[in-house]
Amino acid sequence: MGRALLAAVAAAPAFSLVGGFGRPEKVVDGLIHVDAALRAADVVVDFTTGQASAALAEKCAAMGRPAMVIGATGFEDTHLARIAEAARKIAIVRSGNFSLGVNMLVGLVERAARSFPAEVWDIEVHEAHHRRKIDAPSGTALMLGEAAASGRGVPLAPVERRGRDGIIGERALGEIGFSVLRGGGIIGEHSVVFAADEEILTLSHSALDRGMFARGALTAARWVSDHEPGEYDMQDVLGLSPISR
Ligand SMILES: NC(=O)C1=CN([C@@H]2O[C@H](COP(=O)(O)OP(=O)(O)OC[C@H]3O[C@@H](n4cnc5c(N)ncnc54)[C@H](OP(=O)(O)O)[C@@H]3O)[C@@H](O)[C@H]2O)C=CC1
Ligand SMILES: O=C(O)C1=N[C@H](C(=O)O)C[C@H](O)C1
Repeated sequence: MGRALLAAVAAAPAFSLVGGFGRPEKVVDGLIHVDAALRAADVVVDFTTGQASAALAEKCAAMGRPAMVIGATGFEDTHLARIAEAARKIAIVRSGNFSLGVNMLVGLVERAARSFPAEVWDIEVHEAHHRRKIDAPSGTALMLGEAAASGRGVPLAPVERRGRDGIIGERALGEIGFSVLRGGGIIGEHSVVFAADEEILTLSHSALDRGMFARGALTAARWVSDHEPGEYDMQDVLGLSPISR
């Protein structure tokens, strides 16, 4: 994503790159120190890991700048709490997926889950990604699971089912299942399956180019640069209102 972002910034005259950085312990030609980059920037775009994003958000909050766009996935609850705290001081857009299509899909999934009774329709989320991805389920799959749970008017945690193996018994009524494939260079495939006894509805999205995520992150960067402190998502940036809101 770092390379995709560099290309997107180079192609967008409204932006100028003031610096890029990776791990502080790694010195690489062309990368500058994190503090210098943060002082010079209006917005920092972060595609690292949940742990690294939380630490960076705290650093920006302590400095009082810059605004943030967080695209990383694989968060623990403590990371999310630290980001929420940082968002009291700086504006942060965080999304597991910056594509327009996925953010549209979130609304469609919520709507279908709201309309289809849990007694009749089972919901399963499936995702497939490249072999280098380190977190599972993907941030997008979790967004879609949240949307399905929200449509059903329940929190996701008590109904989610992450993986199945062995003699596990019949499917529990109302559970939302997740399944994961890893292989090759798959950029990102997501499906939400609504399965009844007599019909199946599948809502799906395929990512064809990482540049699309980078351009979406720049849309978020422009939006967040003139917003008040707070935590926002791509639905806010795109003006898409999930039905439950
Ligand atoms: N929201 C969205 O639309 C999208 C989100 N993503 C998410 O973005 C993240 C990155 O994906 P991708 O670019 O494919 O992954 P990569 O592993 O290629 O890139 C992650 C980068 O973050 C660096 N990094 C890791 N830890 C730290 C740290 N503590 N401080 C500074 N830098 C650090 C890594 O450095 P090193 O190589 O030294 O480990 C690496 O350069 C993932 O969480 C992925 O799920 C990806 C695509 C779209
Ligand atoms: O790691 C990736 O590559 C991707 N990660 C994001 C996720 O976890 O949902 C978004 C996209 O699917 C690509």
